[in-house]
Amino acid sequence: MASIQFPKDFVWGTATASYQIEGAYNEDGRGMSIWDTFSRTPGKVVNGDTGDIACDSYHRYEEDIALLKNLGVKAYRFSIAWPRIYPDGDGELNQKGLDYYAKVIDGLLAAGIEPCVTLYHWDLPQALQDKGGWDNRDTIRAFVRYAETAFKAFGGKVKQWITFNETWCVSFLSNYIGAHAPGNTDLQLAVNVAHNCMVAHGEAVKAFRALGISGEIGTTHNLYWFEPYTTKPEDVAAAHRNRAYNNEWFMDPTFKGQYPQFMVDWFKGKGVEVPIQPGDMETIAQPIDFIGVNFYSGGFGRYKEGEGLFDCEEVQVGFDKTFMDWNVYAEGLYKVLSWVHEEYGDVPIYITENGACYEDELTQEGRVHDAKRADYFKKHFIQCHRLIESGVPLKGYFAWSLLDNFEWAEGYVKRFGIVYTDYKTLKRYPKDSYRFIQSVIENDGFEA
Ligand SMILES: N#[N+]C[C@@H]1[C@@H](O)[C@H](O)[C@@H](O)[C@@H]2O[C@H]12
Repeated sequence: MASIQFPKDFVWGTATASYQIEGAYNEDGRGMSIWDTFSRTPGKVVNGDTGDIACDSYHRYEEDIALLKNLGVKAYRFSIAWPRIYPDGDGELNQKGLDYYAKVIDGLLAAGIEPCVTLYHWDLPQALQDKGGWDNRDTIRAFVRYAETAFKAFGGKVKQWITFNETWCVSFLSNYIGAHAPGNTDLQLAVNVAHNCMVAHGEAVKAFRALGISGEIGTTHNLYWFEPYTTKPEDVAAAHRNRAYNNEWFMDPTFKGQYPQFMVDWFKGKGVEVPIQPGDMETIAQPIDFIGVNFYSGGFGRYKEGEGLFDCEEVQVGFDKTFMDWNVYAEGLYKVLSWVHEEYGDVPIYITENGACYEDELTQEGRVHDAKRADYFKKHFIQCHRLIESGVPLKGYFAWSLLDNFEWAEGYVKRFGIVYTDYKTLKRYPKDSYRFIQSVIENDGFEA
């Protein structure tokens, strides 16, 4: 009996995303996305890498499904590329796009693996960006049309739907910080995008309900656990603003139908207002069946006037770091999901992403001894077990990622996979972390 024992019905999975693994960027009618444009823009992606080929999963999805089956997962989270379904984002349907995902879904089901589909994992059709992208409210209508097409095509086979992946990244990272596509640096624009994406989420949930599609629907937010370095009121307030930027700004509208007022006031002080239209907040707060949480890291901060967007500076307290220079703060997972449960009630939670980037080396024998990554997973699994034992409705965990893949602005330098991708040969090599997770799944736990 393992000392860390998970419920038999705990859903173990892994996660990927279309632009990061598929390649085949111009095959079978796929249209251009904002990431095709962004990755072709000099200086935006390390080494000028693009997702043109990536892991070539478009052609190798059967290999990937075999890896998933061998791993023993119950579910696989992947995203549908909107530009494969509607190459111009709206307009004419591309049947070959639907046909491809039908093959993936049928292959997963034949392997006894539940498909968990993310509708939007950042690859907005470029043609919609040319008309303002998520700053244009008509993109909401186009998204719902695309979502309805997916629901009708795969409803019944797909039992778990995620509307958006990490709306904070879609909005602030991509339109204020500017590190991701389309690379804008405008705070009002980012707030507009965040709001419109959440309205689009709510409208898609309404469409899902109206169609009477079986299964569950939710959304995924990337939550960050950031604590005050001291109990000084100014440090507590500064750390809370920095945490709420990722957390409450998205979770409060989703579950409470309102933005956190202290953050609305803070943004107002920066000359930024939320473009709420009548009915928007009710739409955003459509009841959902689960919340997906992507968790990677956390930290500590204190007040520093003029520092960043929230007068808050991070304090280094000695955490181990990953190759992304992110703190390894496994207890932050326990704290943030305990907060979700306390703040938003008994909504079922899935960790839809968790994982770590480390420098990996493929040996002559085709092995990757990624002990640090296996240890990262072990530390976070222990916190998952703590959460379940403490009554938090944690239902499943998806490791990021099945494969090393296109790591957005970091290109292919940064590896998060539990399977090593040789980008020259496109061969896949399960890492030691894959074998660790395989054992955890097989034994419903492990010796801590
Ligand atoms: N960076 N990083 C790794 C990982 C990224 O590859 C995913 O696409 C995102 O959902 C989320 O940011 C996390």
